[in-house]
Amino acid sequence: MVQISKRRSIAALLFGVAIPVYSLPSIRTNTGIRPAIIAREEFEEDASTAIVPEGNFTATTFASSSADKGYDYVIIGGGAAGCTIANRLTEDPKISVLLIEAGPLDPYDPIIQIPGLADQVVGTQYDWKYKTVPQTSVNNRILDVPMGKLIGGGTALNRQVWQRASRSDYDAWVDLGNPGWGWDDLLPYFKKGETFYPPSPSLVNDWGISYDPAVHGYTGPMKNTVPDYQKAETTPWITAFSQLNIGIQTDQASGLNTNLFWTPAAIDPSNWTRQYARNAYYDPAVNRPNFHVLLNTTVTKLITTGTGPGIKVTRVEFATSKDGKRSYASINKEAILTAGTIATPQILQASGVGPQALLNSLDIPVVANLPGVGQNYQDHNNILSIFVTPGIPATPLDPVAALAEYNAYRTGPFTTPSGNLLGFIPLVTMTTNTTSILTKLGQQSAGQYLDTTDPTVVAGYSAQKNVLQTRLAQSDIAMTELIWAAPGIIVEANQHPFSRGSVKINSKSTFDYPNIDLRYGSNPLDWEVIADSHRFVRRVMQTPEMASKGAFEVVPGPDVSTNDQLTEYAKSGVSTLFHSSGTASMLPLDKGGVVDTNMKVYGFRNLRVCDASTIPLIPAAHIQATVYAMAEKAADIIKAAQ
Ligand SMILES: Cc1cc2nc3c(=O)[nH]c(=O)nc-3n(C[C@H](O)[C@H](O)[C@H](O)COP(=O)(O)OP(=O)(O)OC[C@H]3O[C@@H](n4cnc5c(N)ncnc54)[C@H](O)[C@@H]3O)c2cc1C
Repeated sequence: MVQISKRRSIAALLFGVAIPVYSLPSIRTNTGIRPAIIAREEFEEDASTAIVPEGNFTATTFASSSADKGYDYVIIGGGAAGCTIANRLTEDPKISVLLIEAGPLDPYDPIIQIPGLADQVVGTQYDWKYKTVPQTSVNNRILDVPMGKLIGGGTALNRQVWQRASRSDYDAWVDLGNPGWGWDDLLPYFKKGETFYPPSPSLVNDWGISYDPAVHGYTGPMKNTVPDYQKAETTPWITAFSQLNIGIQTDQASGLNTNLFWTPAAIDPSNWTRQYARNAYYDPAVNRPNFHVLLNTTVTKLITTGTGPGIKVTRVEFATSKDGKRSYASINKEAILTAGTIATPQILQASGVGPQALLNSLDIPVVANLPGVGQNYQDHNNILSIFVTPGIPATPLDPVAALAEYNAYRTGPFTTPSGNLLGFIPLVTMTTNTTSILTKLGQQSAGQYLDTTDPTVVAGYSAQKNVLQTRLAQSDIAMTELIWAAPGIIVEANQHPFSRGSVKINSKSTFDYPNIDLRYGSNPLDWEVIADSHRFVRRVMQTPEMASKGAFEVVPGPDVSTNDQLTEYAKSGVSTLFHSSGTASMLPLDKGGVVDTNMKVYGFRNLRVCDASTIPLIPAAHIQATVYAMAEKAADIIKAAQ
């Protein structure tokens, strides 16, 4: 079924120039040994011969054929979680699965495959291109919220950072009433989902990169490693931190995701291409006869019968256009919603599952009054600061030459999506104001800044505040992420925001975008944290190392110094770091939860949600590895429940 056509070279596609394809000079195995040269395949594939399963239907052929004999599981959304669960369930040939994905299957598009082009995918046809409603808390700005719309979802758009949060981040989920979802419970699934390739000898020699072999997996679908290509300009940043007595962790995957550390990228080191849910989980499963897929097909509604606590989803409704014919897939066992942090609450609400008042306002019959659907929206947001650093020359990048080198040898700057050295700084390291900030958090009434007055959601937020008050006072959990994006250009990202946003439908149609309200800084304490985070950056940039490089601040500039001034600066530029979470949280029902610890939606017999929307409290990490691990665990739960 798989047919690869040699259509165009990458360079021809991108720059209209032909660059010959040679062979890989080397690949790395997970033992770190570099074996013999192997030929490489072109990864381009003609869209007309793309990998599709035997049972791949268009919505039209599906509706007009006898295809719908009913599926054991209908999975809605083919992103990180959806592809993972589809793969694991169809391992059992007796289980039939239909996956419905609103977007296409990409034809191994080079902008997705080549790590060095990772930032090019946002804004293309693979992006939903969501926008927020005007954000009152940030000067009425309308913010972009990119999300993947293709098989692979956000994992096809992302910057490939492959990272776990700290033990404390996941143990906080247990504190909130989710036994079975702490660090020790998730670690086997982090391992199950990955094949980790240790750093090459040159990385060990040149950069001293270390790792803990015991915390990694070596046989799972998602390949990851630290790319060989690293830039000299990273060194002063490391030295500056060492002058503040902040060192480099042995391995960020060990449950201590703080200070500086080297983080792998989701990348296949045999050919230095992106690893995403499509090639890691979807492709290996795609030819199983028990796996059917609908592409370019939008789920519009869950058709249900009965009342709580025994509500049953009988069919899933879908269409290819807003006014197009509706078609249906019947469910023998369960519907599994994996449409991501925006579309999951949207589909639930459009199906009558959500806050009663919202559903009433749109004349949607209430199937289940679940006030938490669409609430508890959390995201890492970031600001940028710029320092001039005359003594740290930026490594020049010639994109045409870099692409040619990549295409010919799979070496050079395009083998890596971004830098791999990250700073995750605990609150207690970042500021002397920890006690003041956490005391103020404790003094706030829980409902004060929320987008709802529902007592269960308020109670859930109150519980989160309590957990954060305790855990953020420790040094084993991060508060701010600092990325040295280029010499002197620093991304500063709040990892534990106190603000909570929402997703609310404004029409009955899932083809219309919902109201997305990130509400960054709606809890003003977040601005204090951001201000102190920037003050910490100033400390780094004032170390003897940075002074010796002539570093001085230009944006926002040294005159921007009070909390009010720094807040105004942050409001003018804050944007997403792409980690939307929490809108269908795994929490107890009386804490505004939407799913229980088996990922079952409250009130339903056969509806589960598992994706970033079920994250109850956003962890301090880029979240894809967490979503994959949650989906691996959910798949086991679903299989065991059969
Ligand atoms: C630009 C960007 C950069 C990022 N960078 C990183 C990074 O470097 N490292 C990291 O760890 N994380 C990163 N992330 C986050 C990570 O990719 C996401 O958290 C992850 O993909 C979420 O997985 P998910 O399964 O919840 O949803 P998704 O992966 O978003 O999948 C949801 C799927 O559901 C489909 N869908 C939606 N609505 C419907 C519908 N009505 N019918 C049918 N299908 C539907 C969507 O098209 C999509 O394919 C980034 C994300 C983005 C967008």
